[in-house]
Amino acid sequence: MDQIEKLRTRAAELLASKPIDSNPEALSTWWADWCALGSMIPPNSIGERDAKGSPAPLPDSPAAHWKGWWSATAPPAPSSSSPSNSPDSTNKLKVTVWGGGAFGTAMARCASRNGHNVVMYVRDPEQERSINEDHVNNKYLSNFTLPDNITATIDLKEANAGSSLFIHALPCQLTPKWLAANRTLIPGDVCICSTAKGLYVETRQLLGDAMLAALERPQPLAFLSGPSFAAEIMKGDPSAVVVASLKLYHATAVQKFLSNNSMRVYVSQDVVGVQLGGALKNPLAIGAGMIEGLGLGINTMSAFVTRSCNELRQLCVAMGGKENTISGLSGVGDLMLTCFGNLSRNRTCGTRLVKGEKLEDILKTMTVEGVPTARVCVYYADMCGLDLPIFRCAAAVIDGKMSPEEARSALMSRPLGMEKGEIC
Ligand SMILES: NC(=O)c1ccc[n+]([C@@H]2O[C@H](COP(=O)([O-])OP(=O)(O)OC[C@H]3O[C@@H](n4cnc5c(N)ncnc54)[C@H](O)[C@@H]3O)[C@@H](O)[C@H]2O)c1
Ligand SMILES: O=P(O)(O)OC[C@H](O)CO
Repeated sequence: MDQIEKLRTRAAELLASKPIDSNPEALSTWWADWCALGSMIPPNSIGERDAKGSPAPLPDSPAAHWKGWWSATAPPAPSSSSPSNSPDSTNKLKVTVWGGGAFGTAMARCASRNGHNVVMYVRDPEQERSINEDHVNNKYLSNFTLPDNITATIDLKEANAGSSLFIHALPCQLTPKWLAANRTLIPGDVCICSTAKGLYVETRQLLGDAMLAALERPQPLAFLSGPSFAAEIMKGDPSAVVVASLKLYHATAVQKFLSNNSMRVYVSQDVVGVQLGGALKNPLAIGAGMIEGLGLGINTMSAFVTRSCNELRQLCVAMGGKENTISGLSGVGDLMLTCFGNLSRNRTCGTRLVKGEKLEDILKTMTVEGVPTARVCVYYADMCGLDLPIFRCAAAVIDGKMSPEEARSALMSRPLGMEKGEIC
């Protein structure tokens, strides 16, 4: 066993033996061991990458890729008070949100409810002024007043200075280039919690892999996903999401930043499954919108959603995610929200396509992550040797290679079989 392998084994043993939060003394000893282990990791052992530091465009197994990823950062220091599962209302920190769109605003509101000092990085000076002076985001969700502890800046350096958490709320496809252009303004030891739900079409990577390649260094990453319409978060309607990080303490930190009486954040270590659940539901929601646009009933929609879950599960497992994740919030939960909820832009896109609008015109009006993601889904299905007829039909209609009626007919005339789809 080489040195790195020994360190990984020791890390796994330590993670398995982490004491419960209510035992601060044992926890303190555990943190000391963990930090000592971190200092033994040689700097050149971070990640399994090529000479340029980039991961392969499509890792054979994303889970294996992620398991090989080590962040150089030490775990967060234990709190001096006894740690607890409830949000720590006495510990007010700076949280930076990248993106002044609907979800950036909702995430800012969420963190602000816990009293944190939230700074939104936005592009537009008028939007910056509006948030700082009128306490309203003039471009998105402008019917909601923002509290005083949310401010905005167009200066990314200022936005990031002294921040304890970066919440990334920019559309998926622009993210890697944006990160590459701004990497010197982003401290490498602060966790980036990505809320984007898409697969990166240019390299056909999971967004997390594309983010690390763009940053050209290790960086703690977490992924937030689940059924969460921005407008309902703004209202304070009870919602629940899941945050995944390879090292659980990053997800747990995000959980404490964002959880409150109107938001329950669950944690997970399935970074592949949580990313895939959030991304893959989007092309399926476009399909659900087509069903709505065709005027079909609830029988059709329920059958579609159920069979879509089956495909979601197959693709997630084939790509290295966990089956259980797809039964959860970033899977069935988000699929139900976006297939049945008319606030979904992906669903709306499907309905508008059926009504005869051009895709390029629809994309000028709103962010629809499912469009580029559909192409990557089909690529993954091909690479994994999976049939996945719903994903393929959705992608074909989105790309104008099939009409919605043809998709309906193709799906209904397939060979009959057993209900449970086989995994590989
Ligand atoms: N809206 C929701 O309910 C929701 C919920 C969960 C997750 N998400 C995910 O969050 C991500 C963002 O979605 P959204 O709803 O906020 O989209 P949006 O279209 O409302 O906002 C996108 C924002 O990104 C900004 N932007 C674009 N290019 C930029 C650049 N180069 N530099 C700086 N800012 C730039 C835009 O100005 C805009 O403010 C998506 O991946 C989406 O799937 C959205
Ligand atoms: O509006 P959509 O279709 O991008 O969906 C928003 C979120 O992903 C819902 O969880």
